[in-house]
Amino acid sequence: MTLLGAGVRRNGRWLVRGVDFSVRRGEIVTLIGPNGSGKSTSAKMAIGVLSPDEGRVERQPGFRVGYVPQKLAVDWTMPLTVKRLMTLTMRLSDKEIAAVLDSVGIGHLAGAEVQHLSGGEFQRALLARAIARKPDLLVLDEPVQGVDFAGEIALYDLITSIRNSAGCGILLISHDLHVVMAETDTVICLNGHVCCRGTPAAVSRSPEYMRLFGAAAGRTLAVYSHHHDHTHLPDGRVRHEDGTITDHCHAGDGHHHDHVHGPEGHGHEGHGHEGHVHAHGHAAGGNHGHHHADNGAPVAHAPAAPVSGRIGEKGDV
Ligand SMILES: Nc1ncnc2c1ncn2[C@@H]1O[C@H](COP(=O)(O)OP(=O)(O)OP(=O)(O)O)[C@@H](O)[C@H]1O
Repeated sequence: MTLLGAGVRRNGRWLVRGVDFSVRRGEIVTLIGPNGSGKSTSAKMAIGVLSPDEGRVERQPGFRVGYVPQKLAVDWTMPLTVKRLMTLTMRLSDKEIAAVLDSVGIGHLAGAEVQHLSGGEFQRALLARAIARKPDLLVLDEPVQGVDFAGEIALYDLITSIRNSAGCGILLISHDLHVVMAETDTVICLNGHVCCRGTPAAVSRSPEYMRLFGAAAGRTLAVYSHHHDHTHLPDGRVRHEDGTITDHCHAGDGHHHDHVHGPEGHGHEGHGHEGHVHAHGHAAGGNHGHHHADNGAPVAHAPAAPVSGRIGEKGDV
């Protein structure tokens, strides 16, 4: 699955623009970015529920998607068992249901009512529903919501084992700007456009992190941090690191790693989190620079000028 310069426009405003990335078989890609930065919108283009208004999405014929949405439109006043949840939108035999629930560690909860599940059990039930479709691409919109820290680690472990056993591509949306799975191959930071991308930091090597959360957390989670040197205010103006506010980005913004490209510097209409930057490939590749995040992770920065080219390679799902 590959997004090429994909953008969605609503009510005269680009929600996201110039989004380029691909997810290959067995690859874990994590989208991060502030609220409203277009993570869900980009994921919806990837799975085909939203069509791009510009650019395109390429998928192989017969491509199947499993999707765990951020919110589920279910009437929670109605009693609903886990087993019934599994068959709301797909036909599965009892044996298939038992097998897929077992595979996510909740085989014993088939008869339980969904509204009584813990946060972690509920996420597992949703995961089971998504993987029952035998997807080529599994898209998980905030898989650890409502889950405590130990539960997060267990869920990330489960996601990794699904990737390893099913071999599907996995697109994760992390609404926590700073934490991504260590197994993530590529982190894509959105801010209305691709801000930057790269491998997650090796937090497992950070003694502070280990001390804080324990060695198990260090093996599973990584802090991917980078620094935005200016912020786009809701009224379209720009607040810089030194606290000054200007109508536009400074000339030269966008040529170092810790930066969010804005619309003003690139001649796009509108205000806020609009912008249009293409970035290609993994950390070290492509036409753009190769920098390091605060914690030493390689980060490829989106180039200031749009570049074109094909991302998709053999092995895409
Ligand atoms: N159908 C729509 N019509 C108009 N605006 C929309 C529509 N869907 C989303 N938006 C807007 O598009 C922007 C991006 O939304 P999106 O849900 O993709 O962000 P997100 O990065 O997933 O955010 P969050 O972390 O808050 O979930 C937001 O400003 C949102 O209000």
